[in-house]
Amino acid sequence: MTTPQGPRSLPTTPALALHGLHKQFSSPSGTVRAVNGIDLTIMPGEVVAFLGPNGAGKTTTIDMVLGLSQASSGTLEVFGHSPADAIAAGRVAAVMQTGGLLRDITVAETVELTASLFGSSVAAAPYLERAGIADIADRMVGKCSGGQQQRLRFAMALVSEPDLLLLDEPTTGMDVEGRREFWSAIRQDAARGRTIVFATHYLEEADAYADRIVLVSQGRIVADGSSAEIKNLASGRTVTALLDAEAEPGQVLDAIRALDGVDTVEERGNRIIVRTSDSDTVARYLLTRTKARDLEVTAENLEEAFVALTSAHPTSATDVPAPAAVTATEGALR
Ligand SMILES: Nc1ncnc2c1ncn2[C@@H]1O[C@H](COP(=O)(O)OP(=O)(O)OP(=O)(O)O)[C@@H](O)[C@H]1O
Repeated sequence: MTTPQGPRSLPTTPALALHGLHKQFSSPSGTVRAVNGIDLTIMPGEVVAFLGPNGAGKTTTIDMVLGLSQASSGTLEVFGHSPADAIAAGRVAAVMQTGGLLRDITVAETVELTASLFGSSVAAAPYLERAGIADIADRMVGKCSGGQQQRLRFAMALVSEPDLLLLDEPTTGMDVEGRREFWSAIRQDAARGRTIVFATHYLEEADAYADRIVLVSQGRIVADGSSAEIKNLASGRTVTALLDAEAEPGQVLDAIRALDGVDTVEERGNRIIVRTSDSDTVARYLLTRTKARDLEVTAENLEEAFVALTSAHPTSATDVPAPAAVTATEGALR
């Protein structure tokens, strides 16, 4: 495509580029490999969930992206710059789980104070509107619910109009309604093209709000793809169909077993149940080569995929059993 200014090109500098990233901690009981060789490229405009069990290395990775801690080895670039430079340029902001709020000022004053830290005086209203909390502008922060405080942190993060927004388990402790409202505000904002990376324990949040899920376990990436791809990776799909009563089930079953990607074939009366990594091929075979009917294809849910992929991973990422989680989120709010 060309414009009066010349050819328009898609952005080629990644929002985040992590190569061979490692982070080790010394603890009284030995070395903890919190991040153990992460390679990851996230392009501008992507909404990515960093999903993993406790101690997977999500917070440690986010802390390095925010320049709060240094990698033990490997490289990390944010829009082609060091984290410190990207943050100084106001291109990165974060919504963390805790910290960063003063209880005795109002919601609007909090946003105005944040703006003053950036050397500007802005009206709070547009940011409160975008975070969905314009109606509580005059409320004392200490009187706000946990969900409202998280949306306030989101409004504060918006003040620098960052190109990359990082959220570390932003909805921990919120009720279902609070989580829904929080994500609705984030999602609307993402539609403007902002890059969003969030860490979460909630599988349904990753499933519902991310375009891409990076599944981490033991400091490594164990899967990376869309929610549908992750589900398929872990367990494939199940194809079931009713065979024609006059068909020769033995022959059909043997032919299906020979198809690429088929794991198991079960027979229950006239119904066959095929577990496969390539459901298209099985479905095509059944519908074009047999008189099978009532065909259904189902994917495992993300929770099953999560358990399968994270428990299948070897435990060699740590030299010792991981100590209780230590996070560095306090005070990280910008
Ligand atoms: N400062 C530290 N000193 C020692 N070990 C640490 C430190 N920070 C993190 N760890 C360990 O590194 C591993 C990864 O922790 P991290 O907080 O990054 O995981 P996480 O995926 O964010 O987990 P959670 O979901 O529980 O917050 C854990 O075993 C944790 O105990």
